[in-house]
Amino acid sequence: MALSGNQKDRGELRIHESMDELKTDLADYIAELSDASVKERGFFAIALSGGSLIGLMGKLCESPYNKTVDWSKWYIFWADERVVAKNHADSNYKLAKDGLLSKVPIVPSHVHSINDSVSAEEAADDYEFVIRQLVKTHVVNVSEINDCPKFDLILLGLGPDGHIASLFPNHSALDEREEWVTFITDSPKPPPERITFTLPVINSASNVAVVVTGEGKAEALHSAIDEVGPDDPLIPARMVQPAIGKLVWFLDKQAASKLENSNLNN
Ligand SMILES: O=C(O)[C@H](O)[C@@H](O)[C@H](O)[C@H](O)COP(=O)(O)O
Repeated sequence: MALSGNQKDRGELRIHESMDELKTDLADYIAELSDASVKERGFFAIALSGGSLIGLMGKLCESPYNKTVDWSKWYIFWADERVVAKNHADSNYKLAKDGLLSKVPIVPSHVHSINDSVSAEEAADDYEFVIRQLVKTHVVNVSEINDCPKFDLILLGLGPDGHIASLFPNHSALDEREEWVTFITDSPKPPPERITFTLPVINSASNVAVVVTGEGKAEALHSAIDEVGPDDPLIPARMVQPAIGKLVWFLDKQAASKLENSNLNN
């Protein structure tokens, strides 16, 4: 059984005993949100990230989810993407295609990957334009409190430096308030050129889930969740604060090992 609880203002923490338990809980969570969105709006607009996340979503390709999820209503986006060709080993699109999208009956025209034949700046502009069209046609919902898209679910990983999507510590992209999608050309994690959702978009989603495993993330997770002092660095993951939506952290025991409140009794 996973330990589950709420950490003041930092959302729901789900700490899992094993990787298998985490994967099942994550698949159940995504399948339930998909059902609820399809029932309510007729669409499920989900944004993926790169890294270990896709592997951890693997159970969705298996029974019962592969048969019970209404894949025809899924619209796929990326919270961040590396600006490389779609068939490049570094591409987040390729990672998701190989590990998930090719194994379930997603409608190809519902998969919104970036334009990989232009510069990072143009790719970010193009991607925002595509999302704007889909907001107009209600495939992507719109926030009640600003003009941002309101994705049904944004899935994020966490870097050991505290980055989420391609929003890295102390980077000016963290200050972007106007654009929905921005670009960077100096990512500290290779490859250097990336596009990324901005914080206003991430924080306008109906649901944000951050999936974090392994001891190497324990310190960053502590800074993202526990009370920090005024002199402690404000890492990007701590800026994930959905205005109205729900925030859930899917953790294993190793990632959660430095949390102050690992018994989750508050
Ligand atoms: O394109 C990327 O680099 C990813 O989107 C990135 O933000 C990732 O999610 C984190 O670095 C966590 O990656 P791991 O889960 O593999 O550690």
